[in-house]
Amino acid sequence: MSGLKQGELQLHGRGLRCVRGGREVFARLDFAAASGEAVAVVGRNGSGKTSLLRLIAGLLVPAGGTIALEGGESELTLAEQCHYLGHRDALKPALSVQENLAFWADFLGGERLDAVESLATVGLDHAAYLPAGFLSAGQRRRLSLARLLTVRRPVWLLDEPTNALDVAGQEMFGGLMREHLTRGGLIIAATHAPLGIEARELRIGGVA
Ligand SMILES: Nc1ncnc2c1ncn2[C@@H]1O[C@H](COP(=O)(O)OP(=O)(O)OP(=O)(O)O)[C@@H](O)[C@H]1O
Repeated sequence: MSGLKQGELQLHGRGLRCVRGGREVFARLDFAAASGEAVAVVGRNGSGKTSLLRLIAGLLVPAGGTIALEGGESELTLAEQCHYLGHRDALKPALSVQENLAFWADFLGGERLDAVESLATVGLDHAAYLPAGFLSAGQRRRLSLARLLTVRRPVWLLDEPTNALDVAGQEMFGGLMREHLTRGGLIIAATHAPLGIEARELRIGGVA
């Protein structure tokens, strides 16, 4: 018995060990996050923040330990319930803003929300037909954030999500994160900057 309420999620990692290029990055790492919670993963450069997000997203295999999501959709894997937003925006420069979003919606599958509405929310509705290659760094980040809205997934794994966002963009993103948490989602974000919402700190590798 997990003791979770209906619709409640609990993500946890226990005794995680990460090895990259034959070198141990971290070991004996524990973490937990439940519905409505945000965790800010902090630590010096190279301490393994991105690696931890990639382990949770199923993009890397742990050298030890376990990661599990309790209370999610039983027929879906953890990876299928995660959005992983890397620090480099994964966009196709020759496709328009709207086509990039449609590509991601097709690729990720599941219930799809209105792309026009998602673009308006992140302030990119005026650029829907512009090739993504023409976007500024902050606009590229905003387009990546629109992906979080177009396909709903409960676990957001965000790598330096506020990079390149202006003050208004950071406020908009703070609102999106708060709404996601209110809906019962959870967030794990690797960050060197304040996340802009209340978050529990998970420090990797000692003081930066
Ligand atoms: N593909 C790879 N092959 C080998 N080693 C790697 C690879 N990717 C990352 N590493 C190493 O793993 C370690 C952790 O990297 P990671 O990107 O997870 O750190 P980080 O805490 O996110 O760093 P930063 O704050 O600089 O973004 C670093 O020493 C890095 O060089």
